[in-house]
Amino acid sequence: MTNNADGDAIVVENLRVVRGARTVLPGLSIRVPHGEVVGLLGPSGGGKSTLMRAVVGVQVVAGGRVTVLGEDAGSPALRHRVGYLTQAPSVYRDLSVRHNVGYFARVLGIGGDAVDRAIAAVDLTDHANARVENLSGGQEARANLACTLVGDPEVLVLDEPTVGLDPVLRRDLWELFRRLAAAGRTVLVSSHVMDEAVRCDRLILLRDGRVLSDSTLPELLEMTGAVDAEQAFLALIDAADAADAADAAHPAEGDGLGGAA
Ligand SMILES: Nc1ncnc2c1ncn2[C@@H]1O[C@H](COP(=O)(O)OP(=O)(O)OP(=O)(O)O)[C@@H](O)[C@H]1O
Repeated sequence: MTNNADGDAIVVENLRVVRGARTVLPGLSIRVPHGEVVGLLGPSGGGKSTLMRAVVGVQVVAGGRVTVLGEDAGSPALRHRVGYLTQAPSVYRDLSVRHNVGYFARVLGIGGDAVDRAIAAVDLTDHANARVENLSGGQEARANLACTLVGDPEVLVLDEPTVGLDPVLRRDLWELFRRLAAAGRTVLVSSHVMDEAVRCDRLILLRDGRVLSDSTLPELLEMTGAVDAEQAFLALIDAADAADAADAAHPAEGDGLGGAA
């Protein structure tokens, strides 16, 4: 079900975030359509995690506005409707997978077979009673994801959910994200792995806190003449570098890409 007039599940307008002495996001605007898998890609330090933190309402922001499902990010009304997977695992390693997922279910007031369904969704049923400390790294990552899924949130914000996973597990998780979107969930997912771009409905390429492009993969390839997402992204970075260099050489001639404080 669409929750705001234009069908965007997440709307970020002119978001400005300062962390320490650094302006991480100088004034970023994006929209994430309802029911799509949107990939957030870009080099390390570009601001992907910071943007995701703002979307789930745990980031102090210096300006702009972020709304999710028509509500201000982080508002209590969104608590059960937005799931957030952080990069660092947030499971208790001395508890079993089932106890961990059950704990999150209880916090959300969820009963029934939700715990078993979340564990099955990440293919950990055979390890449901194993303590997390006895799992492999990939299994631990999936246990963490099961905790995020257990409330069946309408919006999922997943910070590098496939990092460190083998190709088969990565494929399986992307199929899960696609199924979630097909069921009307919205998935904002970050990745360093450019070949995962083909799995996304839209791609947002972020670098130095700025959106280099926001398009479908076919649009991106057509725009850049590249054969794949990685080549396209590198072409966009080169173009942005050239624009920055031109701005620096001629500071009085317009603000180009370099105008943010
Ligand atoms: N706690 C913090 N205090 C100050 N600066 C921070 C903090 N966390 C991150 N930053 C800075 O914010 C910028 C963006 O970091 P962020 O983690 O959002 O990038 P990212 O694109 O998610 O990177 P990665 O792909 O490596 O996770 C970086 O320059 C980083 O140094």
